[in-house]
Amino acid sequence: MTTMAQVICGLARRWCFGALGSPLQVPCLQALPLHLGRTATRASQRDLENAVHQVKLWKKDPGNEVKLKLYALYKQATEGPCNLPKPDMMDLVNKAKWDAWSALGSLPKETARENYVDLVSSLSAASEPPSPAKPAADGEQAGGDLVVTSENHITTITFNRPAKKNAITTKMYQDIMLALQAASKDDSVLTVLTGNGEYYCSGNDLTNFTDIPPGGPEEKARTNAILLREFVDCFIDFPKPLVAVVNGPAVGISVTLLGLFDLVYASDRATFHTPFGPLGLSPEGCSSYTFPKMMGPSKAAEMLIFGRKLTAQEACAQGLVTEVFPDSTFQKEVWTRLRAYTKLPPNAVRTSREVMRSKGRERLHAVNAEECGALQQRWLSEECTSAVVRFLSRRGKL
Ligand SMILES: CCCCCCCCCC/C=C/CC(=O)SCCNC(=O)CCNC(=O)[C@H](O)C(C)(C)COP(=O)(O)OP(=O)(O)OC[C@H]1O[C@@H](n2cnc3c(N)ncnc32)[C@H](O)[C@@H]1OP(=O)(O)O
Repeated sequence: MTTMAQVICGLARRWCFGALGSPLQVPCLQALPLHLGRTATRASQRDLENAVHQVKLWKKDPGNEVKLKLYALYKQATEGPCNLPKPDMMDLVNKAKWDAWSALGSLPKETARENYVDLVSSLSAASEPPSPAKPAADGEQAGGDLVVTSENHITTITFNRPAKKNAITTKMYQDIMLALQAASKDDSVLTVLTGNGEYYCSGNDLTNFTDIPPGGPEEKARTNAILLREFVDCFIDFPKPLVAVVNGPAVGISVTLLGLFDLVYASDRATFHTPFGPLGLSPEGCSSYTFPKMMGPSKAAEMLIFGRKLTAQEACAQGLVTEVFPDSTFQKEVWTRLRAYTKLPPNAVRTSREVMRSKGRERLHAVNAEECGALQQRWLSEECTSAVVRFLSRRGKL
């Protein structure tokens, strides 16, 4: 039987090899290490050794948080659950290692091995971006589908694809990660996401599903799950207040991520729509946890399972939006407010933000991992591939 996944794979191959006569490049996939091509769903001992070797070749220090994650997963994968006595409180390094390992609880060795290999893969892929976005220097603008500016202690990341309602391409995901990385280190107090034109963002660009690598849809789904997890992790771990300036309708992942923002200011033209049901998808961006927490389980179910679209006022009543402004004065009022916030003592702002986020961080990472695992399966389902084919064929893209 031919599945829709095979149909879409076939179509994608036609496009890829079509007009140009050679395969179009998918840089983030090409940067992936060889072991991603393994066919087994479980990582083998050999995969683990390869991953360990790969870590040794990294030129850039991945930072303490990642190193702790890797340490913990490696210990769990090779020795099982931590049964060492807890180090002294003042023995900071060993205590941090012990904490990280113990936090894995009774995670099976095989899962830890798999997670280790996946983490190394995703970090290796991200460390070799095809064309790095320009970090935002003061007042500088990087053109293209994503514009990053930094002014008056506010770094602003703007979706800039108005003709496509600001749908997010694979490159935009990567550039957003780079922009967040840069913003976490620059002198800004606030980081803002907003959209150019009529829409805030129409979510994932549905053509992202069509450039199938040689390993087929399974490899694509697996790679996307790793990259999506890493993308959402960047929002979970971002150290400064994140503000969404929602200038118009928001769809899909641009809505779900809002649960990880500190402030969401919306124009009264904005709407909030997560059409996962019709698309054969399941929630991402930690919304399966943040939405029920903020609006209660049944309102969250209406949005995330049944795809009910909320107006800005409704979203505000549910706690997803902080405040709604008339569209005519939206930009002026919001930016005046944000500029006033940047005058607050930056270290206090950062500390308050950290103590608010730290309590839920581990939980958010676990939710993110679970959501990406579920989506990996969904992307391969006939329900999802049919929905994508429907969208693309209605717009004459097939
Ligand atoms: C680090 C790398 C990570 C990689 C990870 C990849 C995988 C991540 C997946 C994350 C999961 C996310 C879930 C979602 O976001 S689900 C939501 C997906 N979005 C949608 O379903 C919206 C689809 N679009 C629409 O329904 C409509 O276009 C609209 C937004 C309601 C607007 O309708 P309207 O009639 O006003 O306008 P048009 O339809 O004519 O649109 C104008 C042009 O824009 C194109 N368009 C719009 N949205 C998208 C989209 N999401 N993807 C691709 N293209 C889009 C549309 O085709 C028109 O183009 P055209 O002019 O060339 O025809």
